Amino acid sequence: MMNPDLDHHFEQIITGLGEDTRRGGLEKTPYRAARAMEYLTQGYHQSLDELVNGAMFESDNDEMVIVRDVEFYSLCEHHVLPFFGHAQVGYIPDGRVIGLSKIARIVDMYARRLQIQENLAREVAEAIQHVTQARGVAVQMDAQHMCMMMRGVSKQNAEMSSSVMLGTFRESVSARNEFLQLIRRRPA
Ligand SMILES: Nc1nc2c(ncn2[C@@H]2O[C@H](COP(=O)(O)OP(=O)(O)OP(=O)(O)O)[C@@H](O)[C@H]2O)c(=O)[nH]1
Ligand SMILES: [Zn+2]
Repeated sequence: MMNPDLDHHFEQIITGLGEDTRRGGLEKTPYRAARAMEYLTQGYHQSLDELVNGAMFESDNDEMVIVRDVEFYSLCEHHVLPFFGHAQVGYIPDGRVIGLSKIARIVDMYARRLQIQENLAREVAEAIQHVTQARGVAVQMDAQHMCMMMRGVSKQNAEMSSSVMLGTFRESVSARNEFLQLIRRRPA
């Protein structure tokens, strides 16, 4: 996964910004920055099958399962600046359930790419739908966008909310409301 070409590109970016990559503190920076960006975009090299690793379990439970407050860090595809926040994920199983940690891994896999929040939420929802064949999947994400905070309009407290409802959550108002109510309940 390590691409040494990236080091050279970062050297050019840093030089282009007016810095000197030969000075002490910056000597290893192109290398470090390249590895950091590779880490933050590792989702491009992951696959759903490998990640789920067969962790699907048969279950008669057809009640809503909710995983709350899965934190994520992503990069906006417009500015390559971070946006980060929390995902709330719910699904209604249909004969099988997915290993709990796999939901968080799926969130990470799509977050660690260049994204916009709406597409991130949709890709996570569709991936969970695909692997679980659930009756419905709901994903709600709240995030702060550095490109709005550190630059541009410079709004520090504007948080973006986006949600995607599939299957039962789309069709049934009561399922959707139950989800929205459950994700609002925060631990004391
Ligand atoms: N819908 C959506 N917009 C995003 C997301 N991340 C960044 N943006 C927005 O993408 C837009 C890009 O707008 P442009 O006008 O092309 O770029 P810009 O001149 O840098 O825009 P400003 O941020 O307004 O300075 C901005 O409004 C960003 O706030 C995201 O996840 N979802
Ligand atoms: Zn942006």
